[in-house]
Amino acid sequence: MVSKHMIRTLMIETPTVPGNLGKVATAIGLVGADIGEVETVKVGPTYTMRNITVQVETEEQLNEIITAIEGLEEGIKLHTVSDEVLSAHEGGKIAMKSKMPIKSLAELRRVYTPGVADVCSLIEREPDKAEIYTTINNSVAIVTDGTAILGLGNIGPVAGMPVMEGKAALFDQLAGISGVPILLDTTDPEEIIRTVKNIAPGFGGILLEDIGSPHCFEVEDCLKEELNIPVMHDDQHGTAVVTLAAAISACKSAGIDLKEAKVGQIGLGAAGVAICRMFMAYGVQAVYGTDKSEMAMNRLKEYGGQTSSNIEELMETCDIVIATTGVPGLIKKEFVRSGQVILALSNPRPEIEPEVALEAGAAYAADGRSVNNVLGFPGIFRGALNAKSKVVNHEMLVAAAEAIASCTKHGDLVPDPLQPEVHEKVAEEVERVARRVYVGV
Ligand SMILES: NC(=O)c1ccc[n+]([C@@H]2O[C@H](COP(=O)([O-])OP(=O)(O)OC[C@H]3O[C@@H](n4cnc5c(N)ncnc54)[C@H](O)[C@@H]3O)[C@@H](O)[C@H]2O)c1
Ligand SMILES: O=C(O)C[C@H](O)C(=O)O
Ligand SMILES: [Mg+2]
Repeated sequence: MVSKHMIRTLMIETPTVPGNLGKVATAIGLVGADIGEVETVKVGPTYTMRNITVQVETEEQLNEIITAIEGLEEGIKLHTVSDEVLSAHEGGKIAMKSKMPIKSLAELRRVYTPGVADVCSLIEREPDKAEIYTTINNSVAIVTDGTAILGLGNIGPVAGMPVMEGKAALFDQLAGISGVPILLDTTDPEEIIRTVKNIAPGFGGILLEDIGSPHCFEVEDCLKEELNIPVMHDDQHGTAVVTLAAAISACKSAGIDLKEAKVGQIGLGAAGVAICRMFMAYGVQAVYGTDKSEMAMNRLKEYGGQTSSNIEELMETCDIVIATTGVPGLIKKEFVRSGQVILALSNPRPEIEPEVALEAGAAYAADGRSVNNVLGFPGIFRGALNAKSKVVNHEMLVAAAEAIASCTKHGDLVPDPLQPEVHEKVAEEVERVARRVYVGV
């Protein structure tokens, strides 16, 4: 089975005769598509109108469904086919809103000029007061140069904006943080660093997102060094946190010691190198990486990692295999060994579908939709901001991974990302560790 990432909604009328909905469902199923939600829109005297959401792999498969439904006689009619994903993006997904009503001149003078001048002067005299009287401390810049948008590659920052808006929406809903997308019209590391440093006064933290390797390493290292607010490249450390959490949970369910397991990483870009570093620092003895780029392999060696010469060798020898190459279908079914844990994390399509890996004998398998850094970044920043931490460090990341694992049900690899308690737990643990290390509480 392959992942079906095209989602369309079909409005279908069926005469109110038992079995008609079943005929529609069978027609969709026979084409190999999945049915999502079924919503009854209208019940007429002799007919029912429903919106049926289908998940398909290609345009051709969608056309096959349309032909199959149009071929059903007995008064079954397909009225419209709509793209709800596209509709959900109309006008964008986020907005900057005022928290204050400004309905009278008195309110205007309080919120804006002349009243605001006193607040400005206060902050000028006592800069720490900005924490109380501005939104700076609860705002995080989501910065991209568009060079590694999901697994779509270097498609530019504007094409990457829907991802950045998505991250901002998640920051708001899962952690109460104002995420502000910042699109950079440069891919030059020095210019990125300079620009981020220049905008940093307006933010309590910086989330670097979908900045490609190798320049992402230099950009992050330098910003961490030079800024005194938390900086984290999500594709590196957010991903490493969630991957470690999934591995902890898989090993717990399988009754094996993660530190004794052999871990293999395919793809040593931003995500892959950070995952290797995280597992090594966590105490896993045998971490192997492979990449088609010699430079990427050398980078892992510089960090103290070991390399495998190719994917086949790595699959042959490792108990836990993680892939972040951006290449769908890269892991062949025949490479999978019985009892392996396979985390094929590339979005929007994985290196191997979890169902295929499980059929081939894997004990646990997941893709990048479930093992996703959405489980990490909101709570990590909430915790760091609450603790007034100046950094996001390894101890805080491990605390986040362990928090996610502690919220995972036995037999699952990760929890439901929409469960508020998961993000609360991550934030709590990150804050606790940040305070212990930096504030001495
Ligand atoms: N699930 C998640 O939360 C999550 C988070 C971050 C990234 N990702 C996914 O991981 C993928 C990579 O992201 P990234 O930011 O690390 O990108 P990147 O460009 O920094 O790294 C990709 C690496 O894969 C290597 N590679 C490509 N094809 C290969 C092949 N055939 N064999 C071996 N190596 C190969 C490249 O040389 C490169 O080093 C993307 O698809 C992204 O969606 C998922
Ligand atoms: O945004 C995601 O879905 C995860 C991740 O940041 C990615 O780049 O794939
Ligand atoms: Mg990303």
